[in-house]
Amino acid sequence: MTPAARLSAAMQILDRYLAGSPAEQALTNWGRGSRFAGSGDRNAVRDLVFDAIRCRRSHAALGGGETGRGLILGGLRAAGGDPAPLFTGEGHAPAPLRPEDDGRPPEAGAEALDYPDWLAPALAADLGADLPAIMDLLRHRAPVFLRVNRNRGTRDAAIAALAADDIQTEPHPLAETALRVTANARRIQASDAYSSGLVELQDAASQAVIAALPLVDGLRVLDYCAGGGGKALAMAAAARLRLLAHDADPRRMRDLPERARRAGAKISLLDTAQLAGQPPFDLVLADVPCSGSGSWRRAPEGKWLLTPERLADLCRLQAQILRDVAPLLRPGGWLAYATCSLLAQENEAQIAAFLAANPGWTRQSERRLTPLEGGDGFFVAVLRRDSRR
Ligand SMILES: C[S@@+](CC[C@H](N)C(=O)[O-])C[C@H]1O[C@@H](n2cnc3c(N)ncnc32)[C@H](O)[C@@H]1O
Repeated sequence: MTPAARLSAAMQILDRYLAGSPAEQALTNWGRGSRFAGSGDRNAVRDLVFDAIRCRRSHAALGGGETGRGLILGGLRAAGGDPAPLFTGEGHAPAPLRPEDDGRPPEAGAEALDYPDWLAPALAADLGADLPAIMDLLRHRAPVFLRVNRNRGTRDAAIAALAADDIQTEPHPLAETALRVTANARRIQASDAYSSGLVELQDAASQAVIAALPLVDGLRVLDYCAGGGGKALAMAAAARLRLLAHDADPRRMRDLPERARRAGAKISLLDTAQLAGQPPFDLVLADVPCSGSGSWRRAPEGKWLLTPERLADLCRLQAQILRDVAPLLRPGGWLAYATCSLLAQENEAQIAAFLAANPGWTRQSERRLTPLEGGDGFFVAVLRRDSRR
């Protein structure tokens, strides 16, 4: 495909996305109907689509409207390029520029930095002077991070194994297990280091969350919101645990047995009925559903799907999960609460409310990570149940 034909394809996919289709589905449908597109074309079109969603407001302003065409035009203008030589209408190129394609500079603030107006007061209160820098990072592609699986080898061994497949990495200060990929990230899943379980894809801040937990050999641990199991696998590599995983939607854990096998980890899956008869746990991790505001650069559709009502529902669910999880711990046990949110109402405020309502608990640690530290935005609090209760 020519560069101009890739732009046309991205516009078509973005129009479907703007009409309500999830971006992945629109990309898949386009891919099925475009057998002529090679892997380079598919990757390039995908990047154009997700860059446009990350910068939806500012690119729409620069491109003359919130349409596939407007978003792509705005992206070209934001990068300092002249769209005219690509917009020729020849072959599969987009139609030539028209007066209505004229854009305007985005307004400073939420439009220029691509976040919803209704969230501006909360983000300003919670992020203070860091707000513009954090929002700007969230409108760019995320770095690729790997977690070294210490059950399979050392960090140096992982760096060398990846280099043998021409994948360049460097250690990252957020976690001792974290490697930032500096070249050839697209080769990871085909590499020996990945297929042998020596490395796993995981954000560096997500790894820092696990490093904040008091994990020692022998603990009986429950990952209560295990999902695909990213954090369960990281816990399994941090100490020799008796590790169980649960999710309200067990289908979310479908890949976990295979991922655990690759990693050399033993993780037992529990459905909600099985949870009821369990003896108390030493540690429970509740990596709760949240706004995802810390990982908008990885999952940018979430930025525009979030509404005040949805955020209020999430906060209610988070408080409910804290209430549900607390009785699962033994006296003296640890409850770890984590989100990938930057919003205090999902983080510090949830912990404060739980502690106010539950005098038998104390806060052992609390940490908020923002993209300024290199990884996604995350929050983790570790609470301890009074040993006499
Ligand atoms: C943030 S995701 C977990 C991500 C996962 N821990 C990881 O690191 O890959 C939150 C998960 O919580 C699950 N969930 C939602 N409501 C729940 C509930 N009431 N009890 C347990 N899990 C719940 C969702 O199905 C979802 O998989």
